Amino acid sequence: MTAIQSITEKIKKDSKLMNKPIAEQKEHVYETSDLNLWYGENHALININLDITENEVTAIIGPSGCGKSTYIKTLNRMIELVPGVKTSGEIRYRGRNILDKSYKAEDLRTRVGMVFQKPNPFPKSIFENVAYGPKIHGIKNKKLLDEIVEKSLRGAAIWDEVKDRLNQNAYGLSGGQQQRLCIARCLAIEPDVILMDEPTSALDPISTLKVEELVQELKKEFSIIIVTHNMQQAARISDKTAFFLNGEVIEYKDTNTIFSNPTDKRTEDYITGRFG
Ligand SMILES: Nc1ncnc2c1ncn2[C@@H]1O[C@H](COP(=O)(O)OP(=O)(O)OP(=O)(O)O)[C@@H](O)[C@H]1O
Repeated sequence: MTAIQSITEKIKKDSKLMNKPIAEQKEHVYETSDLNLWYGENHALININLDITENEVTAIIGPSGCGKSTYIKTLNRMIELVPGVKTSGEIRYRGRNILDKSYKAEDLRTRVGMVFQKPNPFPKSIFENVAYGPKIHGIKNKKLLDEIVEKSLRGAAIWDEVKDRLNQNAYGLSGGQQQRLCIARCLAIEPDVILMDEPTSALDPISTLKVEELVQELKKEFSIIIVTHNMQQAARISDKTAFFLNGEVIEYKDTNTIFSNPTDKRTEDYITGRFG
């Protein structure tokens, strides 16, 4: 075996061990540089530097009030709906700084969907909930809308449960079903990124499991950023984990490493339940 062959074999072996194909060349979907955010005088995000890789699940963990929701709401600029918010630094989405005033928030929100803590379907039929986004984007053709609705509901693993009741009000669904419907609503606009802010905290364990399995499926096509208070959930479903504390990122690593071998004592204390 030549020297090159033996190096190649070693890389192959290592990458197998790490369960990552050699040819994997994933890009950063977001790059956050020196991001600071203030609510009035409250400095809520402090010098955040965080790159988010496409087709991965990135978990944001940390105690209450550490800035998790604030951070993901900057990623689709929902944060600017709060009066008195100021930011500095950059968040590049696919290479362009979304904090630049010339970047239209509407353009961003067609690429970045969001799922909230409490399922929030519209008081409309199941069909209309999913068709809403595509309709707003000008799709009127009934056959095409039918296709989008079916594909999105299948993508959110809820089609079989609702296919015979598409015209019934979404409020008649269980909480877990409503959350998967909200995920379907998100998929219908064919996003690039899905932001999830504690998407299972209002759900029972079985619905939680379904959403977690769904997240694993969805990352094949989308990049997912999930805020969670549930440490086991972060460990189960994410590829990378960022630990926030008092507005700062304390540690950001592969999930396996952060949970098995955290570098910072504060991370260790948090994940072992010593505070928070
Ligand atoms: N709309 C707002 N106006 C003023 N301050 C806010 C607002 N939203 C959040 N904050 C403050 O910003 C800080 C970060 O809050 P944020 O909601 O991002 O934390 P979090 O980590 O998501 O908390 P939790 O886990 O409790 O949801 C806190 O000090 C909070 O009080």
